[in-house]
Amino acid sequence: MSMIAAFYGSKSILITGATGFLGKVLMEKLFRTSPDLKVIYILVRPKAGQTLQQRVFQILNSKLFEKVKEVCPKVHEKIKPIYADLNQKDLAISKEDMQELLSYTNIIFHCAATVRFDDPLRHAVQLNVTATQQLLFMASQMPKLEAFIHISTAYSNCNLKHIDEVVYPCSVEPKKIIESMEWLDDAIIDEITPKLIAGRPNTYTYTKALGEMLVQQEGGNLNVAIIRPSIVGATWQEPFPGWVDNLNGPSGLIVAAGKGFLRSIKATPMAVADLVPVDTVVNLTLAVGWYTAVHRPKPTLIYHCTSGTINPCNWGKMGLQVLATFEKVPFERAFRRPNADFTTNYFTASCWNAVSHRAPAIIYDFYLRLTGRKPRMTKLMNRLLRTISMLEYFINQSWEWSTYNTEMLMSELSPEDQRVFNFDVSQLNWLEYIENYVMGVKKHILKEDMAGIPEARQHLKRLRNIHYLFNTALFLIIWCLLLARSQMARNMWFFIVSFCYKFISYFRASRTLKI
Ligand SMILES: CCCCCCCCCCCCCCCCCCCCCC(=O)SCCNC(=O)CCNC(=O)[C@H](O)C(C)(C)COP(=O)(O)OP(=O)(O)OC[C@H]1O[C@@H](n2cnc3c(N)ncnc32)[C@H](O)[C@@H]1OP(=O)(O)O
Ligand SMILES: NC(=O)C1=CN([C@@H]2O[C@H](COP(=O)(O)OP(=O)(O)OC[C@H]3O[C@@H](n4cnc5c(N)ncnc54)[C@H](OP(=O)(O)O)[C@@H]3O)[C@@H](O)[C@H]2O)C=CC1
Repeated sequence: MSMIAAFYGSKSILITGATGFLGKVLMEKLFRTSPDLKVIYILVRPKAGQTLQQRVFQILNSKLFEKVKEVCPKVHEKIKPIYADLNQKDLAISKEDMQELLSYTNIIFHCAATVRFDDPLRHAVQLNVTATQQLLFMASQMPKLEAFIHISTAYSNCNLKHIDEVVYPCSVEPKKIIESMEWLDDAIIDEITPKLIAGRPNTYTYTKALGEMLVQQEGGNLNVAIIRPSIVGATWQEPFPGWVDNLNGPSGLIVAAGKGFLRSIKATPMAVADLVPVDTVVNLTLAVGWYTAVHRPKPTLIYHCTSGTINPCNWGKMGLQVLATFEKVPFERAFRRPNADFTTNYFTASCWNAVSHRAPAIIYDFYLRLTGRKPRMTKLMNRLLRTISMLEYFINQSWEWSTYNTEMLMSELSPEDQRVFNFDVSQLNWLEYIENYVMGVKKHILKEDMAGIPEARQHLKRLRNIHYLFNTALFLIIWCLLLARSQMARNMWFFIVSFCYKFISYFRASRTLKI
């Protein structure tokens, strides 16, 4: 029997961000390995017109939870959605709900955050710093709390090349940043943001670093741990390979490349693609929750959940495997045949963006207007290029994260726990993982059935023929324009024609003689 699974049995657990990518997989694993846990409280907000119950219902009825329903038929009774909004003071949790959380919670997994790279600093601070402070304040009033696990990111200190499992202090105290957001107006905040985040690419990585510092400062007597995952990708093994449900990180670019929108991206092929499967992150998170509660390590331990130093993959290898998988498992209704490449300098990237991204979008919108339809490709392409410009920072350089604490934790696990809560990425086969990832994007994000692959192949064949036709027509137009304007082109044309004529005559003559 797994000690970690037994530990979570009969526990009351609070998960923030449970409706997110990581949170869903965390919840699924808990219910599947510790079906006799007492309750999982999840902080949920209404979204896209759905009530809390509807959101929970949708999650429990998703493919991700299919196995859970077998081992924990009463899962819907063990999950308790609690209305909360991290944008609000006191998280907008009602008095009754707050009373229940304070009285019964044994473990907190704080996953909720804004992961957008372009959030204004005020919004990112509210979600990634102030909300964390409020959660820590709640935790300090929980008599039964055994561990508080904070999910940060391996990129919180991406301004450094080598990152240890320690909290690096930010130039301004988190509390001062929180206070200043209350009285500074947006214009001033926009003005000082570049200076505050100095060295970091966006408000996301900066506010995650602030959040870590706050947890360390205000964790008080709590049993706290911090986990820093790198780029979280689709599931590796459980509950099944290739599950993913959002367009963050690689997933969005895989969609864009598979649909033929993305043809080139500025990246350093040899730079480390530090991906880590979401189920690996979850297994480490649950092991950390158990270890923190049972061994109560002081001071707060930080755990890196990365792959680059243990089992490195690079963007070139990943890109080639993604393209190879498109051959086997093409996406449906592609705009163009998937055929992307990495460029390594800005000038080439800008040329490719103009020729391969912006121009085709303008031509296609022109065709849509001609056929009486609303143009949309230019807008979509601009959004994609904006997304890529924000991701480029992460795919043109490598970082090195120490993994001492994570390796120490693995050595503390029994063989059964190492099997059930496996976070040993050295066992990961990247080619197989990336192939499953792309198939998962097709099945779970694009909702495309594998039975549609023959039709998708036919569509790509038609696109190839159109591509050849277009190139031939373009060549002939350019050649005719050249012939009309250039004596040299005419001379060359006549030379080619006469050479062909002589070759054919000679060929005919030699055939006649042979007979
Ligand atoms: C050989 C070549 C092979 C080629 C093959 C290529 C594959 C191999 C190469 C792979 C290299 C991977 C590099 C990963 C590096 C990740 C590093 C992360 C490091 C930190 C990780 C973390 O610690 S934290 C998680 C990361 N955090 C994000 O990763 C959020 C980013 N993102 C945003 O910060 C917002 O996305 C941003 C951008 C502001 C736009 O913001 P925006 O407002 O313009 O756009 P929105 O996000 O609102 O999305 C508007 C509509 O575009 C849809 N969409 C959203 N994203 C999309 C997307 N990527 N591609 C397409 N479509 C997308 C969406 O579904 C919406 O559709 P709709 O409007 O219908 O809802
Ligand atoms: N994905 C990745 O590559 C990485 C993620 N991480 C960290 O992992 C954690 C989870 O990330 P991930 O699952 O990918 O992110 P998601 O965007 O998928 O999930 C974010 C979660 O936070 C919740 N949330 C956001 N804003 C609010 C709000 N105002 N009120 C209540 N809840 C809110 C979301 O709720 P709702 O569904 O209602 O929007 C959602 O449940 C984050 O802390 C992130 O920094 C770290 C490294 C890499």
